[in-house]
Amino acid sequence: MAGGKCVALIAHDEKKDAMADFARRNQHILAKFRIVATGTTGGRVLAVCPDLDVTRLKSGPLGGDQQIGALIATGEIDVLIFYVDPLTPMPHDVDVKALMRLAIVYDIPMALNEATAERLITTL
Ligand SMILES: O=C(CO)COP(=O)(O)O
Repeated sequence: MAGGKCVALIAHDEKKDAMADFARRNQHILAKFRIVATGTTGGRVLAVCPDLDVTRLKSGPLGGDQQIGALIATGEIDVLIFYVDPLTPMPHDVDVKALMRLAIVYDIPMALNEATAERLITTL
């Protein structure tokens, strides 16, 4: 992937409205970075912020979380903002866990809820 810092954005279905709102409110900050996102999340972000540099990967259940994990392992992600839904069982729960694990292994700043995301984005 090309140079510049990269922010990964992911949101589970119940959190996608909140993620779209977060991106809209913070687009002046996000505009300074390349963004990678899982497929559906990226589509939602682009719908409200069409000028952002968003690369859409696979949808989460189809491998998107694993793709972002791989990008973390190769040093291409600087920040992970992941709006997790803790109340809905998901078929790709193991992928979600693996992604979080790699973010910890590589010590990537990682926000897993809105309160942390709002604070983390102000540090970028
Ligand atoms: O399921 C996801 C993360 O685990 C998100 O994937 P989508 O953005 O494609 O819905």
